[in-house]
Amino acid sequence: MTDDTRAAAEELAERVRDGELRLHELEDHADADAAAAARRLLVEEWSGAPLDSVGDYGFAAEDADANIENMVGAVQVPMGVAGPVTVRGGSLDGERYLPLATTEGALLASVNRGCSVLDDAGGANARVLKSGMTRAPVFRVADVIEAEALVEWVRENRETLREAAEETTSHGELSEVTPYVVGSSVYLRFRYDTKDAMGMNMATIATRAACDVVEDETDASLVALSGNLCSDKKPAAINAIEGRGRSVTADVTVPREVVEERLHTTPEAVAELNTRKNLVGSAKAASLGFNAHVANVVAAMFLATGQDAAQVVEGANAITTAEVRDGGLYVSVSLASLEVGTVGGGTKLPTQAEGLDVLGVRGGGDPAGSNADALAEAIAVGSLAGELSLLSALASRHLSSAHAELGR
Ligand SMILES: CC(C)(COP(=O)([O-])OP(=O)([O-])OC[C@H]1O[C@@H](n2cnc3c(N)ncnc32)[C@H](O)[C@@H]1OP(=O)([O-])[O-])[C@@H](O)C(=O)NCCC(=O)NCCSC(=O)C[C@@](C)(O)CC(=O)[O-]
Ligand SMILES: NC(=O)C1=CN([C@@H]2O[C@H](COP(=O)(O)OP(=O)(O)OC[C@H]3O[C@@H](n4cnc5c(N)ncnc54)[C@H](OP(=O)(O)O)[C@@H]3O)[C@@H](O)[C@H]2O)C=CC1
Repeated sequence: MTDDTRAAAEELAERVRDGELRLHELEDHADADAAAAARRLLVEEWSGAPLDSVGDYGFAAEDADANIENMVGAVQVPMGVAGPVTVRGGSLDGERYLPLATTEGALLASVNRGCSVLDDAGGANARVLKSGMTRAPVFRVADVIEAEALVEWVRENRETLREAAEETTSHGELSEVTPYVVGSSVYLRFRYDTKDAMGMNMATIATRAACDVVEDETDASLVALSGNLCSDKKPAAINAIEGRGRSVTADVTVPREVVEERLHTTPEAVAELNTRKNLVGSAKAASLGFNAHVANVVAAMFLATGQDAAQVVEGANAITTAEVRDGGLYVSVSLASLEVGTVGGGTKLPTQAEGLDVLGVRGGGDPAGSNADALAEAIAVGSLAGELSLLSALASRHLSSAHAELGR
């Protein structure tokens, strides 16, 4: 921190102590780094907690202007790489290192082992099979007669809704509007092709414009722009069934000798374990995640590439299958609702942008949407590697010893 920044921070802090400024107004009176430093001084006074590490961040605070309010600094999460791994995707083709940020020891080692096994098997396939970001406003109607009228109006006026929504964006395209009725509440689930953006801001802004038309043209009243049938940042079966963001699958067939030599187990043992754990165990638990630890890879790659961390909730909505095939081990992972972008949100922050660069997917793709598809395929392959390695560690009874050795 320069002397000028320190002096500006001390002056700002004094003005907050005097009640002249509120904590969130400091950027109006100084640059963003001085504002963050002033907040650290005040929080240190109030809490007694030193914030030297939090204040030691490696980017200009103003770069995070659109990402955070009341900034005091940055939390740093260690980042590593797994790979290289050969991805044979629809949009990502070739060898890549996968960037992962985590605090869980043994995770990188595990994904790294999985990647080397995928490569020994000739690489992993990956495809995005469905794509679309949803926003579902809830409207109030008088009764079921009005509900039916609204549903009918929506069916007959899709083009009007599309025009209104798409006026707000040069990239987004409205692909469908699905009505759901519950008594006097009507939910319209708008789905957009958001190209390389994760698209939650884009879809929200576009849906607001469409809702104005609905209110102008029908008797329905908008209660909330998000009616939870979207469904964002909550565990929800609708995302597992209908998809949200990217629905992406990765798979591989690993030869028997590779399973035995590299994973210390057999295809039969992994297939049985997958059925009893990921399928039957998850069913008994009424889990939405029929997998071992897809959340680990989704969270670590989300942090490394600037995705919205709260969307790990639906990103981990995945089913892992395993079967013995021609003596080898076929394994697949299908992530139903992986919400990712390579533009917007946290993707432009310097460290996260470098994470995207490691994969070669930063910014807008050509054609638009192909970079976000490629990122989804990379995360699916990382998840496949993680599943292969952890299932094998469980089958060979190495889970606790691995974590005792690497994770404490
Ligand atoms: C730890 C291993 C990989 C050892 O596995 P191993 O086969 O004994 O290790 P190895 O020393 O023979 O090395 C094999 C390969 O692993 C990788 N590897 C090995 N060590 C490292 C390292 N230090 N750094 C980077 N990569 C490493 C590396 O690719 C190496 O190949 P090489 O490059 O040497 O030819 C294995 O036991 C394992 O994968 N265990 C599983 C750990 C795991 O997946 N943890 C995930 C978190 S568990 C959790 O959070 C969720 C849970 C469990 O609660 C969910 C549930 O309910 O199921
Ligand atoms: N508003 C909400 O309810 C919620 C917001 N969020 C937050 O939303 C943010 C993500 O929203 P998102 O809409 O993705 O990002 P941004 O709001 O950052 O918008 C991204 C914009 O980038 C432009 N763009 C440029 N090139 C491309 C391209 N190749 N493909 C697509 N768009 C391109 C588009 O502009 P144009 O539209 O003009 O074409 C697009 O709207 C995150 O910060 C997340 O945390 C998360 C959950 C809910």
